[in-house]
Amino acid sequence: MNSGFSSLASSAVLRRQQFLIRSLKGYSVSDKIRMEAVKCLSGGASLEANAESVLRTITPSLDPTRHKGQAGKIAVIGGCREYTGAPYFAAISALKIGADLSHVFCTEGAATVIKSYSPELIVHPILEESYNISGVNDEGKRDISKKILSEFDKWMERFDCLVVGPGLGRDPFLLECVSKIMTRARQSNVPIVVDGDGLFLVTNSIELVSGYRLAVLTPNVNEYKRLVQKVLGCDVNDQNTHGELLSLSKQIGNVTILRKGKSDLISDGEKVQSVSIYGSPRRCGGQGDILSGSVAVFLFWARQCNSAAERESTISRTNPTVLGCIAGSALLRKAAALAFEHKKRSTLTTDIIEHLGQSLEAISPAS
Ligand SMILES: NC(=O)C1=CN([C@@H]2O[C@H](COP(=O)(O)OP(=O)(O)OC[C@H]3O[C@@H](n4cnc5c(N)ncnc54)[C@H](O)[C@@H]3O)[C@@H](O)[C@H]2O)[C@@H](O)CC1
Ligand SMILES: Nc1ncnc2c1ncn2[C@@H]1O[C@H](COP(=O)(O)OP(=O)(O)OP(=O)(O)O)[C@@H](O)[C@H]1O
Ligand SMILES: [Mg+2]
Repeated sequence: MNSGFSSLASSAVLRRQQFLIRSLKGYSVSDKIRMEAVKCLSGGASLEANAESVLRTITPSLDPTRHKGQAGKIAVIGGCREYTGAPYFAAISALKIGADLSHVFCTEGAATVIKSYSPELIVHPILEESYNISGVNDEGKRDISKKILSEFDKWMERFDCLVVGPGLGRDPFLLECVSKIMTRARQSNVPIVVDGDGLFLVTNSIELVSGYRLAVLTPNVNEYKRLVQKVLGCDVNDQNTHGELLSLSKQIGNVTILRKGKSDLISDGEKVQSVSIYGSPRRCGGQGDILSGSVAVFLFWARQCNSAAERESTISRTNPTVLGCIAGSALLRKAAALAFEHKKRSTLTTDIIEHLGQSLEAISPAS
């Protein structure tokens, strides 16, 4: 891990601030505007994150003394009758970045399909959808629900992060079981990245994540709109992007939110950081799934990094969930840019996944 980077990063920010003040001196700009500009650069409003520095700092070195599992064990909860791609994208991205083990908890029908995409994934066919248990009475459903929870419990303590939602679907019985899984994970302090249909669930049951500092929400444009409407009781206000994101996070008890878009905006209710690294003009489905799997790994690494060496650096004083989001967003965008360079209009999510390793290697070489 690189401890020198944070001080380099902060001195670069300082130099930019001084440059800005010097440039402003030449013009008749009021002190108030000048102060606002400096405040903006120093994180008062929003600050473009020094994403490469974050990536370099939190990515662990490949130490030969470490054993299998120490680089991360991730579980994706998702995969149903309609969707098998999304949980696969999230789970395989976690492995491609450097996690040691990646699990998927899904329905039985989805499990065979996901296994056939990759022998690397450990797939648990434990979830049930209503259509499959339509003849079962309420007591029978309660038994099924208990069985699902106890199957999950056998594994949960081993996970460093859960990703809840990619390709989960919106079946009410299934979502009720997943609520219980989330509650259990929260009781055990397992970090949770909530994406896709997990956000549909959480938006309607905000107490599942409210006040949980180890939760990250990664809404796309639709998911963000629904979240704002439900939590803040108003429509999205594009004139007050940063203030709105801050309020939203604060209202949910400082849960970290990564609002996906042209620039990704990240807030834990304290400040807003952005990642605007050039990505790809292709908007093929599945890029958000890569992001959620990536954030899970980086969040775990950032937490380890925080509990280890350089406590004094700016980066290690930043909320690890925020660091995980910055790193995940930056890496996805870099990989998307590389994939687009090669594939142009035919760029697909699988092409982007193939470039995750190369993109990370360019920033944090393996040796
Ligand atoms: N290859 C795959 O398997 C992929 C699966 N994906 C999964 O697809 C699911 C949906 O994600 P999207 O990004 O499309 O979600 P969005 O919420 O952006 O849109 C999904 C669709 O649901 C509709 N919708 C909105 N509110 C609804 C409500 N309250 N009830 C029912 N339908 C509603 C919208 O009109 C839209 O057509 C997620 O689980 C996601 O992970 C995507 O990740 C893309 C790739
Ligand atoms: N307009 C845009 N310009 C550039 N990059 C974008 C744009 N919109 C999204 N992205 C990038 O694509 C990533 C995925 O965002 P997107 O909004 O496609 O998520 P999603 O809808 O959840 O994806 P998925 O199809 O996996 O569910 C974001 O992290 C962001 O970096
Ligand atoms: Mg999505």
